[in-house]
Amino acid sequence: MSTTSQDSQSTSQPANTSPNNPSMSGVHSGTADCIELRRLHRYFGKTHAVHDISFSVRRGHVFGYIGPNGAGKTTSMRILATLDLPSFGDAFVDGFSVVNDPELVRSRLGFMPDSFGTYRDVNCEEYLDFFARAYGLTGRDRTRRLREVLEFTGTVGMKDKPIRGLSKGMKQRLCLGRALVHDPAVLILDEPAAGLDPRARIQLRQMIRQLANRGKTVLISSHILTELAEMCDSVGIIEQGQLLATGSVEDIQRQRAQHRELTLRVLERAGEAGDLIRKHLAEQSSNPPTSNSTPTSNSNGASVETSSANSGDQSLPPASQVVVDGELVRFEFEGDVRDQANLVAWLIGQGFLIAEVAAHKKSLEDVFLQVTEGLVQ
Ligand SMILES: Nc1ncnc2c1ncn2[C@@H]1O[C@H](COP(=O)(O)OP(=O)(O)OP(=O)(O)O)[C@@H](O)[C@H]1O
Repeated sequence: MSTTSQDSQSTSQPANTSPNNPSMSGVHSGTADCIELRRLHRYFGKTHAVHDISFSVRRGHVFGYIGPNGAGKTTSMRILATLDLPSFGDAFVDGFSVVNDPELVRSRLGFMPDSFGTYRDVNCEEYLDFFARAYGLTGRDRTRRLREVLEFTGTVGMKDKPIRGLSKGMKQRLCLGRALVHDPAVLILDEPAAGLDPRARIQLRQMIRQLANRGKTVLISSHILTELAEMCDSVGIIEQGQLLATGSVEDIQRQRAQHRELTLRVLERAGEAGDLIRKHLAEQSSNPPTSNSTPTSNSNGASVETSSANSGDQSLPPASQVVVDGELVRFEFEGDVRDQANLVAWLIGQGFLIAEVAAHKKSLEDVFLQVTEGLVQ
């Protein structure tokens, strides 16, 4: 059975027997973190597929693992699933080391690989039953568990169907069922939404959130970033084997974002506020602005004014493209959240009544594109 086999075929460096990582030194059952990667490395010849990756996932959280093709996601997930060994470092599932306690890890982990094995001549129930038996479920417990899994994954109606007759979406459901059959604490899902239609993707997302609400810890990779953003508590962005950023999307945004888009609602004299922002930042600039104030129209057809200004000033960040639209003053500037607060405080100090401040939130796609460079090894 694939979930319990060690794959040593491509281990080109000595596998880590982890003498410095005794099995019980990691996170433990009952503690907050349920998955931990600790300084994980994996070489394939000269390819450093996983390069010193460390992160942890709290119990009951969904962690999105994102990165371009060949970034090292599947490799690290396979190590967590005990299908491969790290060259150095260790990983822990529910407190147990993948290096020293693979059997205990397997009993606590369900893995959904990115491709489905070939089991053409068995039907869905037989398939699940096989894995339930392999995990040691017997008698009524096994029957009850099979029913629960078939119901949860919406596969009751296809339990007698041969696997060869299943559509892609049905196979994905069955594969999730297989990962769940022994009621593991941790789920590792490698691109589970690949090839699914929109309805099936929504259903899968709901199932994953339900599982997390029931206390399962989920590590999921996907290239569909909008979906990950909706279901994940935190994400890790990986490229060329290295973890470039980790945390909630907002955290990563906060750490990385230097380019901000702000909208202020100024109750009176919004035009003046816009002019002041523009002029002040232009005056402060060490590079004189091009002072090209140009009237344009916004998407509603309202008359707006835009101009560009750059600032080398340290106390206020450079702003560009100031747009005044009724009470709203919109502009972009380079700076962090503190710069944003300073700018607003300065305007209030100038006597403007600022009723609202809205900062445009970057999407996970924006963050991903900002953090990664599209490098492939
Ligand atoms: N068995 C192997 N033998 C040799 N190289 C491998 C092996 N498995 C993975 N690699 C290499 O390791 C690197 C990481 O691959 P991995 O499959 O982990 O990437 P990924 O992030 O899952 O990519 P994708 O999004 O395309 O699935 C790649 O350069 C890949 O070619």
